[in-house]
Amino acid sequence: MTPMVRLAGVNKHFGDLHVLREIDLEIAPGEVVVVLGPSGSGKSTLCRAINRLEPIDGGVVEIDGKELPAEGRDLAALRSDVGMVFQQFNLFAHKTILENVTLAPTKVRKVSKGEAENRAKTLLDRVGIANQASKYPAQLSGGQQQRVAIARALAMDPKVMLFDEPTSALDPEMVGEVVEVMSDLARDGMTMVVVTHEMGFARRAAHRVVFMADGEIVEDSTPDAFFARPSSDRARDFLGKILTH
Ligand SMILES: Nc1ncnc2c1ncn2[C@@H]1O[C@H](COP(=O)(O)OP(=O)(O)OP(=O)(O)O)[C@@H](O)[C@H]1O
Repeated sequence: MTPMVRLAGVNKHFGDLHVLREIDLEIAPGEVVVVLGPSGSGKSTLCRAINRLEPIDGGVVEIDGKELPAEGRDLAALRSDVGMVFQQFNLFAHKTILENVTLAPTKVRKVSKGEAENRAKTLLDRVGIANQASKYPAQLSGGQQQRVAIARALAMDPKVMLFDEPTSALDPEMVGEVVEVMSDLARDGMTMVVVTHEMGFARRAAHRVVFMADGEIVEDSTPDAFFARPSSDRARDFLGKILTH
């Protein structure tokens, strides 16, 4: 089967810092991969390398069997197969929730306004905020805004969704509602790469845990195996710190 995501020999430096070291990673369609690792280990950079938001120094990135070029029109087209949700929601402040979700499909995909609105309403319903469609981002809670950000990414009908610490900027009581939307997506068969500190999500929703340290994938296993028997000292240290935190 063609992997939905394939990274082969991916390297990235920031100056002298070798942030991604010969990363090889294949993710099957429908697989949910949680990326864990200490601060600075390269998790965000890995995520951003997958849609080439971060230029890489060498290696190959393929989405559904197609190589993402470094730049150009093909990159824009292929990148829209990859939805991304960040720690900060970055919604357009002066546009309504509905407009936030319809903007990219109408501008980039040239979908008609009516069709984009119908789809946006379905997506807003799916993330539980259909009744907020005419409001502006500032009128919503952080958790609601993050759910809009997820709906906005889904509006482009991506093949893969990347989540980079999507709950880190939220008040604790809002984390659950965002995790629930992500868990629903996982159950629906979306291919997902998720950088998160939510160990509950990792245990319940992930098919795989990838543990990074110093720009390398040190462990790649099931959540059960990883949490019960991490095989490296670095993973044991990491788990010791976060689980006693
Ligand atoms: N634009 C940049 N310029 C220079 N160095 C950078 C840049 N972005 C990241 N780095 C460095 O690269 C390393 C990896 O960063 P990255 O954000 O990928 O790690 P991370 O595992 O996601 O960390 P965290 O858990 O703290 O978010 C860090 O040492 C970071 O300081």
